[in-house]
Amino acid sequence: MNSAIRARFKLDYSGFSLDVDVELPGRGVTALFGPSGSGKTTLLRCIAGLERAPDGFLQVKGTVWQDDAKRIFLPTYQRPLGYVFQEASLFPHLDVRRNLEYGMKRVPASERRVSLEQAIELLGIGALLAQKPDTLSGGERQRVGIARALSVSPKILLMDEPLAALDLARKQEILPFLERLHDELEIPILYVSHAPDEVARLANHIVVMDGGRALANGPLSETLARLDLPIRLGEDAGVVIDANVGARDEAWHLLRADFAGGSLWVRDTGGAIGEPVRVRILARDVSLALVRPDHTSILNQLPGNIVALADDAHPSLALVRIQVGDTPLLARVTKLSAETLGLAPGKSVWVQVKSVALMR
Ligand SMILES: Nc1ncnc2c1ncn2[C@@H]1O[C@H](COP(=O)(O)OP(=O)(O)OP(=O)(O)O)[C@@H](O)[C@H]1O
Repeated sequence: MNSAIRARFKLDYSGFSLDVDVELPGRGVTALFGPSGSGKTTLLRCIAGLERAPDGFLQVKGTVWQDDAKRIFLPTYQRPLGYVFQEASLFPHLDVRRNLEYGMKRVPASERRVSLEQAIELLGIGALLAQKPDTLSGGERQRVGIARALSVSPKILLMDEPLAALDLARKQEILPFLERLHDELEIPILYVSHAPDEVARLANHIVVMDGGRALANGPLSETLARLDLPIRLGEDAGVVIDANVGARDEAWHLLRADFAGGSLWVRDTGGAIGEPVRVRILARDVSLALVRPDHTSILNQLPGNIVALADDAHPSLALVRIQVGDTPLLARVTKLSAETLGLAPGKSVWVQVKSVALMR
């Protein structure tokens, strides 16, 4: 796949080794997700050429950036990439516009694919151009940092926990800009995050890292629904479903989100009919019944089939994977209930969804 990213790195530090061989999509947001010390930043640094893995191989959208077998290793400054860290490192003596122009000037005019105006507009920083970095809020500074990373017209954008240093309000302020980035630019983003809610909101693809290895590498919805991964998300276990607005119930302020195999009613936050929406359903908000529940306040009830059961983090609990049409869901139930109801692969159940979060 010429448009994709292929990364193969082995690196040994005392007490830690990175050993990955992954093919990643050449568009959209790929989350690098995993516990602290699992090697997410090291992988990103290898891709940036900041760390040199011997015998490494890296191809980004048809161009080889590293192939040690052929003695190819582009130094970082020759790699068309943008790197966004937890805290934006802007030049303190330059105003916002000059900070952006600095990046822009590194790229010959013929290779510019992101204009200054486009970066400014995408990150909503038009009003900040004359300000110096120390007069910006944390969220504003990070938006400028992202715009600067874009100003080099990167072929790939590497983001290492770009929101981790921000409080919830500032995170909420930046997330819509990040969504626009991947909706409007053809630049693949590798996004390191610890935060399942960020991953659920932004990613299309996920690499689950543990102990320097990529345990899983696949489309987000499919991978989140896997029961065989040793990394469990605990309270955050659940699925993400990409749906479309199918109908609106104005009287009750509800939207119907239609997905492959079913539909869910969610709060109406204003999407137009046909527009894509993403919903997240946590396993703890899903319960199962053998017959269609009656006299219940739960609006969303879907018929499905059990695919598999697995132990959950606590010995009293099980995670159940249910197929609803073409879409997998996860439910967390007690093992006692699973036993009492005779839950087993192949069994038909009614899935009750107590709460659906509209991610975008
Ligand atoms: N230059 C280095 N020399 C020796 N060990 C290193 C070096 N860089 C990273 N490590 C080790 O490699 C391991 C992986 O670190 P890395 O920063 O990639 O993890 P991470 O998944 O990004 O973690 P976090 O989420 O905490 O940022 C850690 O145990 C770290 O101590």
